[in-house]
Amino acid sequence: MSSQISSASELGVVATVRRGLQLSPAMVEGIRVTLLLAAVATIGRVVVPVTVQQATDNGILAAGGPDVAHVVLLCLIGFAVLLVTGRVSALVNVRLYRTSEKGLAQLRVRTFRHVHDLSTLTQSTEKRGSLVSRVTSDVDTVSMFVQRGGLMLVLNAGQLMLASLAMLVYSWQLALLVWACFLPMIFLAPRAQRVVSVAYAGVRVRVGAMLSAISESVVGAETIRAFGASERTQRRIDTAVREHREAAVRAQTYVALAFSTGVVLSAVALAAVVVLGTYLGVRGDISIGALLAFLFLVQMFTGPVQNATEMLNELQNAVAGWRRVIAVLETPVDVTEPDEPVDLSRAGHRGRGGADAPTGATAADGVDAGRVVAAPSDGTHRAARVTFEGVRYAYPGGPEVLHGVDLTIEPGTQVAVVGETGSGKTTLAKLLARLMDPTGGRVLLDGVDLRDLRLRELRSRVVLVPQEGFLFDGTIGSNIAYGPTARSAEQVREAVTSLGLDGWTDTLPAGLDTPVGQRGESLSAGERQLVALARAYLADADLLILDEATSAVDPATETRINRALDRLTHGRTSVTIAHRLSTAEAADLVVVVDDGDVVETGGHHELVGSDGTYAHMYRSWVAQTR
Ligand SMILES: Nc1ncnc2c1ncn2[C@@H]1O[C@H](COP(=O)(O)OP(=O)(O)OP(=O)(O)O)[C@@H](O)[C@H]1O
Repeated sequence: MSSQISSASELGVVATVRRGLQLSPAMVEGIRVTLLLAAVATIGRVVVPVTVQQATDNGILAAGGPDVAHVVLLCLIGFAVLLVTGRVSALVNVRLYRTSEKGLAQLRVRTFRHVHDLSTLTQSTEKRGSLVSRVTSDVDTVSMFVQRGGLMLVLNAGQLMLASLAMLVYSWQLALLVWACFLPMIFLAPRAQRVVSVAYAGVRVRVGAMLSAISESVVGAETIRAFGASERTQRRIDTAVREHREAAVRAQTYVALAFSTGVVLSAVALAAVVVLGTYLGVRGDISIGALLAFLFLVQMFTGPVQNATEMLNELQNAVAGWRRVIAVLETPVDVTEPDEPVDLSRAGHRGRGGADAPTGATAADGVDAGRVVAAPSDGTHRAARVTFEGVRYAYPGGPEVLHGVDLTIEPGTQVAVVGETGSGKTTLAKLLARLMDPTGGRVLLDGVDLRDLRLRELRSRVVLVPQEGFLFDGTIGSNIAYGPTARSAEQVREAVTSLGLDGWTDTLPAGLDTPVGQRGESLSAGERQLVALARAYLADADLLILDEATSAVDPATETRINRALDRLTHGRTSVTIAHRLSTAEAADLVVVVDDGDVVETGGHHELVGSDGTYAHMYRSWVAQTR
């Protein structure tokens, strides 16, 4: 099972670009036409040297004296060609921008979706800011290259070839001279490319680390202030910013060195052409017009070579970004859809009124039979049966934390899971909600392995209410309504009333329209729990997994929470990770977890009487609280 997103894929430059383009095919849509237009634009540029040569040799220096009309005609033709070239270049630009934006949007959406598909386990091991940077700034580096570097690459490659060809036509000796000047580049370029590549990979990692440090300090601002850790946090951010700056400066320095090498070689080539060209001219091997044209062609040739360093810069940055994005996309989703899903709904289990629910069927009935399973019918229609069969679990790279849990929970049972901190209660709950899969054994819902259920169906049947449910910036009503489908104001009000929360919402200034603030900060911890419970009520699950909140709330809110919980769990199976033994006291079944094993199960009174782990826990709790 995969767990961690590697920092970057190991692909080479060409393979990275190829894979990157495969992942966002819109980026190369219509590329043939764009390349054709780019070729036209490049050919148009040769018109300047050719016009200069023609105007000089056959106009100004014409055998019979200067031919002004010929010069004017050539200028007009040249002007017209340049106009067309300009228009075509603009068109190439527009096309590249359009396709690259489309392709990048595709890449962003794809990466974002994949991040969401990765299990919470994977997400928690990856620093959030770093993940955000992969979807945003890493994709942006790709964008800069595709829009600017990519355009330059296309145009410059064409220009380089054309200039080389034209130089050969005018003077093969001078053409050889120019190429000889740039020979060292051919040997130096791959080495420079490697050095710059490593430097830019470092920059991308630093960007992720910097965003991670900043986002963590923004999210955890309250804790930082409460513990007086502002200075320490600031130092951490300062370090991240400094390391990013140093990495960026290092990478840019390499690029600047490469760029200045290109400039020096261009100057040397131009000077060499002037000297050898004059010598050839004096010998009559080249006309003045051709020499002038050649000097223009040298500029046309050296321009792309110099630009190559800039392209190298952007290409490396983009490849580093692409690699990090690809690494996200190549991280396998560990909680996957089943190949052959078992269809519980076809057996009529979702008929909540009970009319279409099968009667007399048991969970075991349907495990085979054409992968259609009949749900248990015990008269409640809402409750699910849960079975843990030899469930083992080890977090990636860590020791086993559940060592073969066997447990059956009958439909409609209110279960309290108790145990010391770190004993494995939350792990058990996460496996039951299929936020991750067991490393051994299986978890069954109405006799069906959770891995055989469609995720959509599983999520609609099993709902986990975490200790601190996330509230979105909006109103109480909109947060209650949060779910896979749109819920009407009527449904929200019905949920509130059914859970007996209307007494609370009616006292609020704007009722259900009261804003909750960022992450629900305008509400008290207890009120946030009430919203979470109403949300869970609308989710209408068959199995509720509740991670009991540990935060203390005022007695009135506690009464409301308990009443809402009673109503919410009524007629359903519920599994509560109980932090208060009063919850266990009220449960039908108490499950005691100790160091990854279920050591006791039974009713509260039964377990208290048996003098085991639970009895000890209970006695020490009573001594402390009563
Ligand atoms: N994401 C994780 N990666 C690695 N180990 C983990 C992870 N989450 C929990 N563990 C380890 O698994 C063991 C069981 O943890 P778990 O959270 O299930 O215990 P718990 O009984 O719910 O504790 P608590 O009452 O404190 O919430 C612990 O040793 C814990 O350190």
